Amino acid sequence: MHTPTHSPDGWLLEVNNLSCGYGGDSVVKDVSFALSHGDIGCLLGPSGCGKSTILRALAGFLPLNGGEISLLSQAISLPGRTLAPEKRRVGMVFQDYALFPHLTIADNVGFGLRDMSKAEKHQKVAELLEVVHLQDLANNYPHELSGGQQQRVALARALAPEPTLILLDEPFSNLDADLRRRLSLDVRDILKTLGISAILVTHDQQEAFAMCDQVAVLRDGQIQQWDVPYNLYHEPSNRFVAGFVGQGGFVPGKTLGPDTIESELGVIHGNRAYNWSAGTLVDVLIRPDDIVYDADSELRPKVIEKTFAGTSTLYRFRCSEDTEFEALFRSHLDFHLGEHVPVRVEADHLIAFERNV
Ligand SMILES: Nc1ncnc2c1ncn2[C@@H]1O[C@H](COP(=O)(O)OP(=O)(O)OP(=O)(O)O)[C@@H](O)[C@H]1O
Repeated sequence: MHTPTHSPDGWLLEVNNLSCGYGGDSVVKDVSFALSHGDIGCLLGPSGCGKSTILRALAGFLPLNGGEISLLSQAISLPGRTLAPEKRRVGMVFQDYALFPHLTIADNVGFGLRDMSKAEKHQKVAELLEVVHLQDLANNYPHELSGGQQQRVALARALAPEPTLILLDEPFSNLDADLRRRLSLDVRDILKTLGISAILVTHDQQEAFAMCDQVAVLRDGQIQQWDVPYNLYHEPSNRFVAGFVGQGGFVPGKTLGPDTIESELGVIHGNRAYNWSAGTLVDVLIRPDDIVYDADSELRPKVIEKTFAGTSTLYRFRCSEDTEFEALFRSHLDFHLGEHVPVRVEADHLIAFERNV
């Protein structure tokens, strides 16, 4: 499952049929994915799905029960053989920054630099502090920095030994939403500028989408889909991915033809053909951006919830007990609870799953 196709330059990281866990049990089962040089990958999924466990196996902290991890075509983990963490050229950035409180920022960044003259080390640290925009704080101590600044120090420290791969374990989760968004873009820029590949662990889908080239959606220790963010959103491979990624929900429908579904929202035409016979009962994925306001529409569902969010408002509409859906409108379209609003479906990407399957 998810066996990667081969990259022309060879993969930077290959994970094949990885199984690992604790006390002999595998909480991660048969996981396969591959990352190209310079790409940022993400492990995304709900709490307890095994994201950190995979990261620990990549770092060399956890032996494998099955499968193989290769970095630059060299096997670094196999059952019974785990290359030590310090020998695999993999850097880590943790959620809690893990900086040394008694060392200056410059000394924190230079901590892992061995076999270098004092002058070389000074030069390397200065370069890295510039990359993370902290050159003016070289002589400060961690407690004098904000959370976002501390996390950039942690990144510079992980980058210092020039690792092949950086592992980022929920690196922004201690920061407020705005800083999180800015820092995730900053970190992406830094990694892209340096051409360093990374794997990010997060349960925040927006962060995954903003920062990563490829994303694995995990559930119960298994990859549900490994894909680019656009496809995860518009072409989810199963009901779990469809529900986990992005907003929206399902409305019941019945197929009229391969690309046409009838529902209480009317007849929906899509851009893809399913090979179900006419009359198959399905659930259709409706995203808030699939619904548009149309004064001429005969479909007039009732507003049952309204969440104002500044430039836009998220409405929850009800046609019947079985058919509820959400719509995102620019906030100048202002409707009140209980109002019947004319809308229609405008979904380019028709995603449906057979009912009870
Ligand atoms: N040291 C451990 N010993 C035994 N079981 C563990 C250990 N660490 C994690 N687990 C179990 O392994 C499963 C996967 O945990 P993991 O930490 O990988 O999940 P996660 O997706 O990173 O979750 P979160 O987002 O909450 O950090 C969970 O059921 C967890 O209870």
